[in-house]
Amino acid sequence: MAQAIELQKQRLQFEMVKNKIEAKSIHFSYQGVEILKNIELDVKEEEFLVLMGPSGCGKSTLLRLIAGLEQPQKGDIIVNGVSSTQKAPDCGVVFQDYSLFPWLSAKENIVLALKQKFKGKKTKKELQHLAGEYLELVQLGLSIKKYPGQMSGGMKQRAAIARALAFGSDLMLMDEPFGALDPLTRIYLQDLLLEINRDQKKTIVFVTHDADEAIYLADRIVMFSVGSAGTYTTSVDVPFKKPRNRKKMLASREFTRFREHILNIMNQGLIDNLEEQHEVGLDGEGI
Ligand SMILES: Nc1ncnc2c1ncn2[C@@H]1O[C@H](COP(=O)(O)OP(=O)(O)OP(=O)(O)O)[C@@H](O)[C@H]1O
Repeated sequence: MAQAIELQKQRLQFEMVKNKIEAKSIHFSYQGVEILKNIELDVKEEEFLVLMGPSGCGKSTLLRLIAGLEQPQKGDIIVNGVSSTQKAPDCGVVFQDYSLFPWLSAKENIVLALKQKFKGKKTKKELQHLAGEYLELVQLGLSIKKYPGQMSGGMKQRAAIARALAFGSDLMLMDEPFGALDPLTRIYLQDLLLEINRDQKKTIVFVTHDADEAIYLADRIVMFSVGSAGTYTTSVDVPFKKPRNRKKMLASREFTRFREHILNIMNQGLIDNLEEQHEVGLDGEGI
């Protein structure tokens, strides 16, 4: 009961907070192929929002639209009160392709982000020192001189995370950032990200296929499903108070039940989609 009241309080606090992102009636197609249809999404300031859904349903596309890297054909995306069609928002991004500059070492990649952030206010030596600290934070302190071509997928991913953190924006967009990591590094970085979300008050939009990861990190999970009328979303608040104790949470019956609930929503989306495809197939074959 006390836990439920506490959660309700947390949710009410969130509802009073301003929206950091407002995606309104978003339609987006690649070369005439519709990817997102009439998507609505609000993200509160300081919220940790996780996006889940089947491969190809448009999660990365939505992140690219929020980052201002693509423009919706219809609708608008407002970040910090400004339309992303007018100005690309200030945000740190970690995409699946690592997005590091291959001709710069790990350290030089981070220094570049720091230069953008401090705009001449720090000396070269200070920037290099700070870059080293960010790389240590993601456990790359021994690889600062390596070029992306000399790093493993997991190392590149960590360098990309360090760069996004160094950039210093209060909004982070992260597309499966921990997918290529070994389990221990993944756990370490999940906890680091939660700490950053809490202490530095960053808003985080994070894509993952891993339900345990989603539940451990998120304040709210938005699931994408693909139906005949286009992509639709289901939003679910995560009913575990933060800070969370990983071990206790994973071992609890409430966690198992909630995980099932999330997977049921995802599976229902897939089943509906398959049934619709089947009906279309039957009609087409004239049976
Ligand atoms: N540059 C592009 N040109 C044409 N089609 C694209 C392009 N990028 C993505 N797509 C298509 O858009 C759809 C959505 O892709 P997107 O990467 O957003 O999906 P996703 O949900 O992030 O998938 P995953 O979970 O596999 O990363 C897919 O059908 C993909 O093939």
